[in-house]
Amino acid sequence: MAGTVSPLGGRPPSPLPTTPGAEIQSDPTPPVSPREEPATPDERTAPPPDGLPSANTPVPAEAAVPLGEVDADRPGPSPNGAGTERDGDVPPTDGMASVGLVAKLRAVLRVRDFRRLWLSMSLSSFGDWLGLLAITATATSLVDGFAASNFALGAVLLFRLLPTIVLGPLAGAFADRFDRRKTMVVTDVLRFGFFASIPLVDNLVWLFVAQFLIEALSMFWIPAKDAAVPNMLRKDQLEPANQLSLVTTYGLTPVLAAIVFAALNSTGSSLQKALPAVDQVDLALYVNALTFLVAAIVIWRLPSISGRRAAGTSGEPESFLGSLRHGFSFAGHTPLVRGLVVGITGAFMAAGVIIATGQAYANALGGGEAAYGLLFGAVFIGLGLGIALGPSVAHDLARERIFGIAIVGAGIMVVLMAWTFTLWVALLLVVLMGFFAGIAYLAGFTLLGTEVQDEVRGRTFAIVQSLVRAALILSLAVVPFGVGLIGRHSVDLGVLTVPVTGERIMLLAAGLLAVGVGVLAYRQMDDGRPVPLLADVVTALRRDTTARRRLAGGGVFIAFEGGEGAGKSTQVKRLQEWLTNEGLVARTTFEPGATPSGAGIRTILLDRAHTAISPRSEALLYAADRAQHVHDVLRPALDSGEVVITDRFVDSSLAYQGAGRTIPLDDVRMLSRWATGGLEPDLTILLDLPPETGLARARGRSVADRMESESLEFHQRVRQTFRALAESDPDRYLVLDATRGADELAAAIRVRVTDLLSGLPLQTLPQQPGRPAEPSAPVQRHPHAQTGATPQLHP
Ligand SMILES: Nc1ncnc2c1ncn2[C@@H]1O[C@H](COP(=O)(O)OP(=O)(O)O)[C@@H](O)[C@H]1O
Ligand SMILES: Cc1cn([C@H]2C[C@H](O)[C@@H](COP(=O)(O)OP(=O)(O)O)O2)c(=O)[nH]c1=O
Repeated sequence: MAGTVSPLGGRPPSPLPTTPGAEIQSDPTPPVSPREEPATPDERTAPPPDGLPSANTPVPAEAAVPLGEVDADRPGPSPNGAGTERDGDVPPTDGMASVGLVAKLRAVLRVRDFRRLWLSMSLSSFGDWLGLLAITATATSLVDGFAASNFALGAVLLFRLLPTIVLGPLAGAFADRFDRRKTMVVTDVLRFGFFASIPLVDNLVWLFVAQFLIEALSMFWIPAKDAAVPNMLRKDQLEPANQLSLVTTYGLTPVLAAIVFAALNSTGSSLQKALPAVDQVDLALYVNALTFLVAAIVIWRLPSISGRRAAGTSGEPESFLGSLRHGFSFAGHTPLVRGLVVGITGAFMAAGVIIATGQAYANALGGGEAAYGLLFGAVFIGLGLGIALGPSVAHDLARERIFGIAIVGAGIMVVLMAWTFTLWVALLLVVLMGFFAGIAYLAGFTLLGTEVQDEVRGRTFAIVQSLVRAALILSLAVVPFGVGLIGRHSVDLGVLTVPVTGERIMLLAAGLLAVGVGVLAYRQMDDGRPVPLLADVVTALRRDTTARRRLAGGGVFIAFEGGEGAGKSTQVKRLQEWLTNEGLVARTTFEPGATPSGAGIRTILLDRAHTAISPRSEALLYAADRAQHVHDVLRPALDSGEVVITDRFVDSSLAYQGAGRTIPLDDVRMLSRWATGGLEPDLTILLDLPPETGLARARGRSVADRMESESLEFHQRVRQTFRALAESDPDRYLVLDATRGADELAAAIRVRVTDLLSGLPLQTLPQQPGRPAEPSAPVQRHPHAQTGATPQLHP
């Protein structure tokens, strides 16, 4: 039962605000040691608006997830010892995508200050639930009769809710203005005092007054905490932190509190004998009081909560009223925040309707109290699943999108519920509703934490909390009247009679309301996203990050691979000429040596005088060349929507350094992934040829370089590895028998590339066929080019 009241009272959810796209985005800020001055959000790189990896801002190397926090490199399935990088295109955080929830939670808990805050929060949350159980018990025990005890219960809840509406915004301004740590400590100490006073005074009026004061104090504590947490963690850690805190507050501590309360009740009589003045309810209240005292002590010892204020950078010259006004105007004028506020408020209003109609609905399903209990449990199961699994299901879908979609999803479930007459179907729908609601809740608070700057975060959280409570009160107050007013009718449709009852109409209205606010929120928050919603959702669910980049207008990346003399250079050139003739901006490039510093590396690598290069050193040199290549050429060209064709890429390292030099393939893969930031080709064309033939061709071209001079066996291993790589991911490879004639090969390549490019938004040339792009020209948008749909290609 505790759960119902929690959003109304208890320790409010106050999930830790977090990150959109936590799995994929990495904040270039290294993990902040809480002992150091934490980075402020504005110092961090803002996540890309579409939630896709920020492609145009090359991610610095140090943005890589600290190794200790990631299961380093977990290679995908690799038949024949080979394998391909999945999830490519995901910058350094690529590793993150493969990190399980548990590992992420562990990493979050490794941040000392956050761990301490979380522990003290958990303790207070436990105490709060226990206190709530005790207070409702006290309130009902202090009056006689059924009606009076119901009234007392309602009054307790009302007293918990009311102050928050009024005080919320004030408290938010307070949290943004004053030292957050001191605010939290003072409010905790005061709450300790008030909770302890309830059993001491033992009077119903005082209980209400104390409740009011406690809740008012909580209103100051929560925004301070919510606003402080994002400063303690890296951006990408905020989502798991939020998951942890929500599950603790709504999953673990209420259950624990209920068990302890029940245990206290059952041992009550013996306790009464030992301490006649203290009954079990009193004891629960004392325990609760103590948790606040402990929390105060813990928080006092966490200077990082003060954040920048402690460093003396505070002191907004604004007046208190001015800052209050600023908070409202910020929430009202920032589309993202406006969308969040509308969505969260609407969703809670709908939640209020569901709470208010729950009992009647359960009765209508014919299950009575038991059905009510089941439905109630189903909500929590759904919420838990949504919060725990949501981020991994949604993957790199922008949290701005998920938020609106999930609210609409929850609304649809409620609409369906309204016209469900079977308990088990209703239960299923309720689980699904909870699931969507959990996802929306997590995404919403995540966005508030990451997208709202530190200066106004407290106020923003406070406004949301106030509106949530107002929405709940409103629907809790209005719905019972509505249900009564509509009453119970049934509509005769000839074949069947449909019961039209107050609670069903109200549920329908709540569902429609949720769908409406979901759409509204989506519209507000989804400003100018280039990828159509459906394609976005489908590619996110399929984990197709490469398709996602292409959909976002991120160019197309084609690599040619194969042994010496396979005909790569020949085909690269021909493909580019054809694409240019077809009106597309196509760029050719190569490895090693396509950048100025790469050219130096190439000389070292291929000069036969350098015979003493060790395999590892060789691998590092190729990786260094590649990193520069990605940074200077590939990324920028792809970002401007070009078709980029490279002569050799990562597979060459896997084949030559991995198989050829017998460096473990996983090591080479990890190194390459690090160097490329996860960029991988959309298509790799493998020109497969027996090494004897290729080497003979190459020798006809020029003198053998250092690699070409390797043994035949070496080149055979190279060939086998290329083929194994292609076999392990057939969709992304075109393997061609390179003994075929050049024209034949070019034709086959054109067919496949036509298929690859169809319908993509690429840079097109004005009517100027036959003008090849300079391969090593600095990447910039072609002066007359424009991005549009791919022209009709003629393979
Ligand atoms: N399909 C083909 N059949 C026969 N010879 C070819 C073919 N394609 C290219 N060549 C010749 O083989 C040599 C190596 O070709 P090149 O494109 O430079 O290969 P790579 O870049 O793979 O080393 C060149 O002399 C080229 O003219
Ligand atoms: C890109 C790359 C190339 N190489 C080797 C393959 C080639 O022998 C050489 C590149 O020389 P290059 O002359 O560009 O090769 P090709 O003529 O076959 O196109 O470097 C590696 O060993 N590892 C790598 O990662």
